[in-house]
Amino acid sequence: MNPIIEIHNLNAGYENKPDVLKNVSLTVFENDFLGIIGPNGGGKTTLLKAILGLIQPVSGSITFLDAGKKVSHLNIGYLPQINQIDKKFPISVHEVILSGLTLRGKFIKRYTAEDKQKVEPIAVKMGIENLLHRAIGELSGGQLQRVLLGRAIIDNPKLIILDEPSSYVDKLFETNFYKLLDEINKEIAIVLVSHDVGTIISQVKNIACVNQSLHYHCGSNISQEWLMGAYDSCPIEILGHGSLPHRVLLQHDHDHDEKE
Ligand SMILES: Nc1ncnc2c1ncn2[C@@H]1O[C@H](COP(=O)(O)OP(=O)(O)OP(=O)(O)O)[C@@H](O)[C@H]1O
Repeated sequence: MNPIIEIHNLNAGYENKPDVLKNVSLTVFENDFLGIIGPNGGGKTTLLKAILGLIQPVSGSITFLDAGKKVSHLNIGYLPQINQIDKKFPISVHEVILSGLTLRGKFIKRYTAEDKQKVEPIAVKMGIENLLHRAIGELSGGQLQRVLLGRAIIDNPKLIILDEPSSYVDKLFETNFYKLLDEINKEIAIVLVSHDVGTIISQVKNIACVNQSLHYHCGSNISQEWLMGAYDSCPIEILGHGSLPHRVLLQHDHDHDEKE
C-alpha cells in the first residue's frame, strides 16, 4: 500500500496552548479508511488542522506523497461538522457542491460552465439530485451531510477528512451515509473522526487514538476484547447502543503507558 501522508514526530498546538499534540507519528495510505477516536479535547481536530495546513507544526514533519514521490500539496476534501454550517446562509445545494471546486491557478476566479456541469453527476451519486435548487436551510441534517460530502469529493481529492459526520443525524441516515462512504472509499482515502467507537469499529480499516500523543491500531477486524486490551491504559466506558458496541473514551493520559 502506498502512503499518501507521513507524519513524523509532530508537535503542534496554538499560541496559548502549544503542546496539544506531542510526538505524533502517523501514516495514511491510498484507499485507507482511518478512524480517529479519543476523548474530548484530546487533539483530534488539531491533528486534522495540521494535516490541512491550517496550523503550522511547532516541530516534526507532515509529508505528502503521490505514487511514492514527495509532493508539496495533496488534494484533500474536508467535510466539517454540520453544526459549523450556518443554515440561514442563503445558498443553494448546487452552489454549496460547486464551492468544493478549487479556483486555484485560474486566471479569472469564477466557475465556468464546465465546472457547473460537474455538480449534477455528484448530486446523483449522493442521491440528492432533486434537491439541487433548494436552499440549504430547508434540508434535514442527513440531506445536508450528503451535500457536504458532495462538496468534499467534487474536486477529485486523494483523501477526504470527515469530522464527526454522524452527529445530528438519525440512525437510518447514518447507515445509508456509511454505505455511501464505502462506495467512495473504493477511489478515495478517508479519515473519519468520531466519538462513536462502535461506528468506527464497524466501518474503518485502521484506527488511531489521539490524546496528546497518538496510538495507532492497524487492521479492520477489531473485536471488543481487542479494543479493551489495546486501550488497557485508557479507561473506556461501555454504553448500550443498539446492536453495536458503543464506547466513550474518558480522559486518559498516553504519557503514562509510554513510561511503562
Ligand atoms: N484555537 C485554539 N486556541 C487555543 N486552544 C485551542 C484552540 N482550539 C482548540 N484548542 C484546545 O486544544 C485542545 C485540543 O482541542 P481539539 O479541538 O483538537 O480536541 P478534539 O479531540 O477535537 O476535541 P472534541 O472531541 O471535543 O472535538 C483542547 O484543550 C482545546 O481547548
